[in-house]
Amino acid sequence: MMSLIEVENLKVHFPVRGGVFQTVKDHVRAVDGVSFSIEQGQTYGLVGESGSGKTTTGRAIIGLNDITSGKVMFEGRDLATINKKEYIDVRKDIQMIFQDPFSSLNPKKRVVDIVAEPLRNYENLSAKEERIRVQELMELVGLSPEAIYKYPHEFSGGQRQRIGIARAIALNPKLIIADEPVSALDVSVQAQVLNFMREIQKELNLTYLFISHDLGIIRHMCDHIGIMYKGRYVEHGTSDEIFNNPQHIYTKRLIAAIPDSNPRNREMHYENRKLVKSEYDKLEKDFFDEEGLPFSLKSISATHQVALPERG
Ligand SMILES: Nc1ncnc2c1ncn2[C@@H]1O[C@H](COP(=O)(O)OP(=O)(O)OP(=O)(O)O)[C@@H](O)[C@H]1O
Repeated sequence: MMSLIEVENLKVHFPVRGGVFQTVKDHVRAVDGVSFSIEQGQTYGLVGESGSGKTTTGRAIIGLNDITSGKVMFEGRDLATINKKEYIDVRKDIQMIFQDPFSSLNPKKRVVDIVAEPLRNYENLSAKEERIRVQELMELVGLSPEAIYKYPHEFSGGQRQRIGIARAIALNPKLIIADEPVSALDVSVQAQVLNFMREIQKELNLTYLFISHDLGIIRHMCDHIGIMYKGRYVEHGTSDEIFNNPQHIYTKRLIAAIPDSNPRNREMHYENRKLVKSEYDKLEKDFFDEEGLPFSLKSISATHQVALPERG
């Protein structure tokens, strides 16, 4: 089966300028050789700590960051070589959900104008057709169709993220890049929004690129996972492979940091976390060998099984 999207050896380097003439002194290798593909209807997770290059990867795919080298293929078409019209069509199929529903929705606009924005860019609807479509979208995301004339501040955080989702799905996209979509929300609301995202994924056959620093959330959402560190992968695989048989100490450390919902496991989990941390600290974060390939824990020291926290 052809992948919906294929990312090949993607690099995004930002110039660092300095001196009186603001000449380029160096580069930040925000993304430094990342490859993955996602099949339609699947969710691919990018996980890593702050600054590992997850957001830059998502932004490069959608054209918000320039690509230094590498390829992004969408439905078999190279996004760098297609013509302008094709690119406009592709952009309709790729939408983004942002981290912060408080700042990503314009506070001065009513919901109807926020959700209708992509429709106005791409479709020539009459005012009535537009209102009906926005009302349908509101219903689809579980909000009252009557609320379309309200402003963002009249909604809770979870509701605002649903408005962001309504805007993202307005044009029936194929791929949604969700960049930390729940990290600004209360923990109690996070699960609701995540479950809702899974529901609409099935309903609309959406494909997700899901970005998060939280491996617990990634586990809940993703079929495949890439673990990023300093712009590169230390490990990637299916969700089962990553969680049941993690190879890299960095992955093990992220897994050990997931809170265990079962109080009976607390002590074991704590011991495990200590063990993984001491192993990790020994490495001084030198994760890559001379060829830039990640070390696996096996090659460094004795393996120990990471106890998997129970799902919350
Ligand atoms: N426009 C830019 N100019 C220069 N450096 C940048 C730019 N955008 C990102 N960076 C740098 O690139 C690196 C990767 O950042 P990125 O935001 O992609 O990481 P991240 O994993 O998404 O982290 P976070 O979760 O904090 O957003 C960081 O060192 C960041 O400072």
